[in-house]
Amino acid sequence: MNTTLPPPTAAWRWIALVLASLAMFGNYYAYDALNPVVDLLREQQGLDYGQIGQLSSAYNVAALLVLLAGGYVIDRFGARRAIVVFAAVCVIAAVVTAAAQNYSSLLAGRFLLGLGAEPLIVAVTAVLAKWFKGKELSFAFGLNLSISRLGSASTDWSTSFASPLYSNWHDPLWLATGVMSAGLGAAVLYFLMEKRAEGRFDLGEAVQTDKLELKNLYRFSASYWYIVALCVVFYSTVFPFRYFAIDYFQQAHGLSREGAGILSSLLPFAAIVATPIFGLWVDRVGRRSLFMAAGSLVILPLFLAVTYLPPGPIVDLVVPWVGSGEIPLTLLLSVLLLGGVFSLIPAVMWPSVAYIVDERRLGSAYALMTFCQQIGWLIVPLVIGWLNDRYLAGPENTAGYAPGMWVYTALSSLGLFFAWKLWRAETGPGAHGLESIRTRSA
Ligand SMILES: NCCCC[C@H](N)C(=O)NCC(=O)O
Repeated sequence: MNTTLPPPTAAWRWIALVLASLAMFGNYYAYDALNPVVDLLREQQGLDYGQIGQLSSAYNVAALLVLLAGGYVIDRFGARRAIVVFAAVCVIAAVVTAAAQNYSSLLAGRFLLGLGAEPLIVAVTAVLAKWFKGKELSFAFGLNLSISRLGSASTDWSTSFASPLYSNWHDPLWLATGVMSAGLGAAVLYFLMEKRAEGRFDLGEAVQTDKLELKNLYRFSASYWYIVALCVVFYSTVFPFRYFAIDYFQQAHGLSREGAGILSSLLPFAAIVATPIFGLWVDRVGRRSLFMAAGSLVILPLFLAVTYLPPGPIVDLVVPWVGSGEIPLTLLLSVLLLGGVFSLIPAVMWPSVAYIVDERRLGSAYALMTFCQQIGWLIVPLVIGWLNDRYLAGPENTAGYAPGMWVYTALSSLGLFFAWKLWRAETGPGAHGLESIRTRSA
């Protein structure tokens, strides 16, 4: 560390945040780009739901492999090089997916994306920690996640603003390649700006990235494992639901692609708005495990509501500068509530780990949590795809989608169970303060 240099100015810190977040925007856009073309992959490429599920899981298989080594690679070569390398892998993955002529190439593209996208998230986290440690770190993380989720929402909105591309499944994926290439451009700009900053500012010691250390796992407390279990079931419900959602809204509820895209976008969009608000609220009042239990309770009936409740009146939902879609009120309310939970649980769950785990082991605690998350998120799309095929789900047999919805409901019940166990642990002897610690005055 060169102590004769001044710390970076706010302008440099925010430019670093914007560039790193643009790389994440591309990352999330490219990941979600498959969601609006599920129906086209089935019709034009002849894939069944089982194969669609496997395309999702290929990403997680790669992520599991690379998460074991990613942290070490980033520490060895530095986060600024890692951002460029992993963003470049994402661009290659996007090209392979968009150009694919058969199922194996699609699988290869999604596998490659897992190799690039998940360690890119780890590298961006390390970059933010480097620039914002001791400053507005939580706010910077929150803003970064919001810009990433805007990438997810933009993919859904592309069904409206880029509707002519959806005559075939390749063109929307080429658009995703373009967006990810812009993300790579932002990563390169970040690399150059950090190089320039090096001689002018004291950027501190290199920050150690989150690494999976398999030794001493037994030393984590029961509360930590309840949070990990909740994380696994929560993300293995929400991410696979999102993956199949646009096709599901089209086939089971007769929505147009544009309407289905706008409806699906409400999930990440609600999270952009509400996640920071929930974060601030919980900092004021504590009660973290109660909030997680409340979120798990709210999510529980939603999948059955969209399956069995009558559609209700049709609402014409307009998203300025994007487009509009006609959406049944029951679906709209259910997805908005799901969006609320998608904001609440991540806003409370990830920071809660820091109260439970010793600071020196926080990196491995997060790495282990992400690793377990990938396992659940790998399995569920395979199950949903298999069930949709097994029960011949389609517009002529909308009841065929119901078994998948019961799987999401069963997972949500498990989530409620783990959140309740956590709440019990945190309101008894040996609690870690999840219920009581307030970091802002009420
Ligand atoms: N394209 C979304 C993948 C995000 C995976 C990442 N490991 C994660 O869980 N991020 C937290 C989140 O809530 O998005």
